[in-house]
Amino acid sequence: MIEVKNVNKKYGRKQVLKDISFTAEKGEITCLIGINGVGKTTIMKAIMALTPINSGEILMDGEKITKESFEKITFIPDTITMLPQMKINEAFAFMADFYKSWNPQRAEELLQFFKLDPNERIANLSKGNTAKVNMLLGLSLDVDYLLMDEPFSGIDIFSREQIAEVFTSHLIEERGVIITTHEISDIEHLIDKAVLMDDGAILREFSVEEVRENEGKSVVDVMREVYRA
Ligand SMILES: Nc1ncnc2c1ncn2[C@@H]1O[C@H](COP(=O)(O)OP(=O)(O)OP(=O)(O)O)[C@@H](O)[C@H]1O
Repeated sequence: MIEVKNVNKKYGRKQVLKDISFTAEKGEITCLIGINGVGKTTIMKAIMALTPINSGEILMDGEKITKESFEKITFIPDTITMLPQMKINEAFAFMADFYKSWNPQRAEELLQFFKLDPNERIANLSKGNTAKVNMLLGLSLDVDYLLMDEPFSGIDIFSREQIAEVFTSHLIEERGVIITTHEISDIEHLIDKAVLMDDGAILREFSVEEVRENEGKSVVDVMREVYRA
């Protein structure tokens, strides 16, 4: 489990995370939901120890996250980090060199699943295919926790559907996944837990299934209540 406990974060004088607490379980997809600028990416970076926090703590399986934890947790940002002139197979070789947890069979499987050409250069990929390669690189690491920033943002419906299929497949398996989105409708059916954010704070954290069963409400119903209150 990832535990984010009472985290506060300032950029200069601006408080961007305000006493943030939530948990993300292994084997579940947790979704941070909120409009642009509410602090979703900052939480991801804080979990990955890529940006310092001012107070609070973040634990993975009960332990503090350090640089050594990177073999157990990975962050897939919303832009690809590979050099544009690299071919997909060169990006694979780079990842294999860099990460002990790189799983070449899984990478091959995803390449076929997404119908991508390994000889294609990153620079020449469409936006949707760039998002797929980005996701493929993260999913091909054998890690327990995956953090994905806006995996569905700005890509066409067919690519979104293909990426959504990955979320329900064995490729996610027993991992803990945290994704961010400002557009819930496409992915509502995929997520286990929703964490609603506004202006650096968490307004509500809930199990999607529990709310559906006990209150007969969808994520969007709860969002209407919370954000219009
Ligand atoms: N490096 C930085 N320096 C100063 N302010 C920053 C920095 N990074 C983010 N911010 C500010 O922190 C706030 C939260 O940004 P963040 O990127 O976490 O939001 P977000 O919810 O992920 O939004 P988006 O969906 O647009 O990425 C914003 O007001 C942003 O302007």
